[in-house]
Amino acid sequence: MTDMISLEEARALVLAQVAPLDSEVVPLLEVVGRVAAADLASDIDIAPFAHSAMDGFALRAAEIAGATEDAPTQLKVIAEIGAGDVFSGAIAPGECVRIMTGAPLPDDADSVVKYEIVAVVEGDGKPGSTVAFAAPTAEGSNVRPAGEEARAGEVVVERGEVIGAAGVGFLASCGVLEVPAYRRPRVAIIATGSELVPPDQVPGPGQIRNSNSYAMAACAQEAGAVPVVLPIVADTFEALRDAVDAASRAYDFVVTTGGAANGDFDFIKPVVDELGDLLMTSVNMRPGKAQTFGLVNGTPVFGLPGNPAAAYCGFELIIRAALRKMQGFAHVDRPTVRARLTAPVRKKDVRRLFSRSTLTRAADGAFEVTPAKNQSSGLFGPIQKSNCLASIPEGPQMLEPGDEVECILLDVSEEVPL
Ligand SMILES: Nc1nc2c(c(=O)[nH]1)N[C@H]1C(S)=C(S)[C@@H](COP(=O)(O)OP(=O)(O)OC[C@H]3O[C@@H](n4cnc5c(N)ncnc54)[C@H](O)[C@@H]3O)O[C@H]1N2
Ligand code: MOO
Repeated sequence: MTDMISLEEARALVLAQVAPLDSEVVPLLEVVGRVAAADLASDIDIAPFAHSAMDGFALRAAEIAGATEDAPTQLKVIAEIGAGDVFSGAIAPGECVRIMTGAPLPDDADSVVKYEIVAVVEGDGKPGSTVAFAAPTAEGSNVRPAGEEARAGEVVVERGEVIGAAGVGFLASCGVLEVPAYRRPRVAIIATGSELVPPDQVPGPGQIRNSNSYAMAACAQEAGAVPVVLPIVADTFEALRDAVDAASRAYDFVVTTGGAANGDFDFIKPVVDELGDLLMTSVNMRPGKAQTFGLVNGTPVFGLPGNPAAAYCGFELIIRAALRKMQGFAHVDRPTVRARLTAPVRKKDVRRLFSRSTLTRAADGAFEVTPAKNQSSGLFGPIQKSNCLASIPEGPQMLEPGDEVECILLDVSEEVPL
């Protein structure tokens, strides 16, 4: 396939060539944000024992079933237990146990009444005191039962679940300290261009700093992948061929920038074609028409355009989805919202425009979207100031303020359905 295809076709084509990677065992403290590659079970009941949810008095609810404000029921406090203590004695009729939050419920108690509604009749409320209850309580009140969250052996996190911070805590309580998670793809980033110098150099005549490799590495990182920035490659077929061939053997995914169009020094298409299978050469979008994709040595190779905004949009709209799929994420579509334009958009180009834009809330609560003034394909700055890509449909468009467009949210996870 070497014709211009739609973004949807391009995404489908690339996604069809990638699958979740193998899994690796990740220490619990490093697993947040990763996808579980196996069902994970608890080794104990969670909670391990029935315990008090309040500081108060543990008793049998039946003891105070007849309590009223006018005729409170008095009980003797026979012991005090805090979290970590275990009371293994008996509670006789007319008795209760002073209990702290988290302490195991005594075998003879079935409920807990919190301090605030218990009157101390004699003593200080500690063992030896007498306390009075002015109302009944339900059996099980203020008790967190054993196994409330999970039973020993029960699956607590399923394969495919994204492990969040709470999940890390849950797994800690379940004794799961090493978590099988889908591996993060190692992504080789190769900038091509004889004009490029590393950013720590001041460019000479005709030269520019290689900013794409840095942005693409950051995009890969944001997608959960592990970027490796390889040396800049000069604009020759042989240099790019050798670099892509080597990278495709050593990494899970190869991203190049530049040399993706039809200029005299644009070599990614012939390189992929010679080394492997060339599957895509251009996408009906702006910025980012010149996008090459294929397989080399079985590894996905994606040739992004050199123009910084074009490279960014290609990564965000296509590569990111592939890298997430490789990590086992089930959702690969960024959330979108419809928003009213605050300014006119005039477009002659037939390609779908992804306008670097800022989404805000209007006074009436509706979303509004303001396109960045400079939509040049050559600039990162307007994207840095934006938070969405407003999708302006294919074909010439004369959109007015108030017209609604679809906006792809850049800072919101694919896991959030909007
Ligand atoms: N005759 C035509 N010329 C161009 C077309 C076209 O349809 N017909 N399309 C234009 C569009 S749109 C784009 S996008 C670019 C894509 O071309 P390349 O992928 O071959 O990009 P380069 O020519 O290598 O570079 C374009 C531009 O970006 C700068 N660049 C490249 N690499 C980096 C980097 N690592 N960091 C920062 N900037 C980079 C480069 O210096 C150029 O200014 O083609 C248009 N031409
Ligand atoms: O790919 Mo170019 O705009 O489409 O920058």
